[in-house]
Order: sequence, then structure tokens, then C-alpha cells
Amino acid sequence: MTRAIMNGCNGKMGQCITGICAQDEDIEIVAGIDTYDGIKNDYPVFASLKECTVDADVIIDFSNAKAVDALLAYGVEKQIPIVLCTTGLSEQQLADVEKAYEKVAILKSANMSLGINTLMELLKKAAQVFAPAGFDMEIVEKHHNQKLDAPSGTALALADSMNEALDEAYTYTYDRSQKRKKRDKYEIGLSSVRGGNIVGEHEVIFAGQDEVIEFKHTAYSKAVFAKGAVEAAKFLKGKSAGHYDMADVIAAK
Ligand SMILES: NC(=O)c1ccc[n+]([C@@H]2O[C@H](COP(=O)([O-])OP(=O)(O)OC[C@H]3O[C@@H](n4cnc5c(N)ncnc54)[C@H](O)[C@@H]3O)[C@@H](O)[C@H]2O)c1
Ligand SMILES: O=C(O)C1=N[C@H](C(=O)O)CCC1
Repeated sequence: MTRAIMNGCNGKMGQCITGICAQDEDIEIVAGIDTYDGIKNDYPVFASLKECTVDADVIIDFSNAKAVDALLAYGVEKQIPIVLCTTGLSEQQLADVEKAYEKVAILKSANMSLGINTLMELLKKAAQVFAPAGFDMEIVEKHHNQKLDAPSGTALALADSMNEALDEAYTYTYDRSQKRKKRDKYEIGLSSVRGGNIVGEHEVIFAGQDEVIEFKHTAYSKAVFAKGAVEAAKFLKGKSAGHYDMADVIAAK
């Protein structure tokens, strides 16, 4: 049995995971953390991690980038592995996560779905074929109107995956409105759409001379992310300090 603290328990993802864990005898949410207290849960909820008095094997985090500094400090101090799913982290926070890998087990993934994590691998090969052949790479992502960060963490992770396969030769362009010039060969464009309750769509476009190849992932429910996070939490329990990702969880199944 894995005992989990749910950071951001009263949010959309926190509640989705609460529902999934209630049906799974191999994991239990033993405490929740949230600054919003308007939801009743079957576990104790604290307003901050430092007020939490409950011991656990793992922390699952779907909260807010502003909550991530305290999350890292708590995980390191208490030696509790962290499944870090919050997106929109600053450069400084990303550097802090890198340092924290040396002290505690952290699985950081901008997208917990099997589909996106498989797509990241496929894109490495596609980028190595199409980019040298002169194809331009563009990513279009669509999410609900409550999302705070843009571009999505997933769009950045997809771009990183392609760029890594291309020896980090590419820069990212998020906004063309202030530029009056043609697109550069060595750029990956990222565009964001926000509206309604779109769960998550990512299109990766390789546009060449007279032909276009598109890869598309659509999440129809937040459950795809929640199920991945629960599997990741079970996987991370008892792991030594280090950097883990969803590929490790998928490979271990
Ligand atoms: N990695 C993935 O697969 C994945 C999937 C979906 C969402 N996300 C990310 O997860 C995060 C949350 O998404 P959501 O849709 O559940 O958002 P949400 O706004 O519905 O929920 C966030 C919750 O965090 C709480 N919160 C805010 N500050 C906090 C703090 N300091 N400590 C604890 N809780 C705090 C809020 O009150 C809220 O209840 C976002 O960054 C989103 O991009 C990641
Ligand atoms: O709903 C969100 O917010 C999501 N955030 C992640 C991201 O930024 O990529 C994953 C998809 C859903």
C-alpha cells in the first residue's frame, strides 16, 4: 500500500486523483494540501505542507507553480519522493528541481499520459528525419480557459524532445506578432489556444516542400493524467534520490 499526500487536493486534478485512489486498494491518500478549503474529503486537509503532520511514502503534486518551492523543501527535508506534475515553473525553479534530484527521488513530467510519453519518443526519430530535410517544426496546443501557463508544459516537453534529438540546435518562438521577418530555419514555433473546457490537444507539424506530416494527441478526460500520476506514485515509493520520468514507469510495467 502506497500512502500519498495530495498537494493541490481540491483542484481539478487533485479531485480526479482522489476519486481514482478511492477505488484502488494499493494506494491511499493519507492527507491533502490546499489553500482552498471549500471541498470535503475523506482525508485530513492542511493549508500548507509545513502544517502537515501525516507521514507518507510519496507526494503527488498538481497545484500551482507558486507552491513548488515549498514542495521541494518539504520533500527534501522529510525525504519523501515527489511526483511533480505542476507546469509553468520558472527557470530558477527548474534549476532548483535539478539540484533537488541529488537529495530526493523526483519524477517530473508535464504530461502523465501514455500517449504523450510515447509521442515524445516517436518525435525524436521524426525530427531526425524531417529537420535535416528542411521541414519546419511547429507545435499547436489547445487547453481549457482556466489554464494559467502558456505554452503548456507538454508543448515545451515535446519541443525539448525534438530539440534534444537535434543536438539542441533550435530556439523556440512563442509569438510572431512583434516580428516582421521570415521564420528562421532553426526554430520551433509554439502556439497556444485557450477556450471552454478543452482537456488538452497537442499537434506537432512538420511542414516541408509540398508535404506536411502531423502528429496529434487529444486527451478526452483528465483521467489519463490522473491514472498516470497514480502509477507514478506507486513506482516512486521507496526510490532513492534521483531524476525519474514517465518512461521509467512505463518501462517498469
Ligand atoms: N503533468 C500533467 O499530466 C498535468 C495534467 C494536468 C494538469 N497539470 C498541471 O497541474 C497543475 C494543476 O492543474 P489543475 O487543473 O488541477 O488546476 P486547479 O487550479 O484546478 O487546481 C490547483 C489546486 O492547487 C491549489 N493550490 C494553489 N496554491 C497552492 C499551494 N500553495 N499549496 C497547495 N495547493 C495550492 C488550488 O487551490 C487548487 O485547488 C497545473 O500546473 C497544470 O498545468 C499537469
Ligand atoms: O489542464 C492542464 O493545465 C494541463 N496541463 C499540462 C500541461 O501544461 O501540459 C498537461 C495537460 C493538461
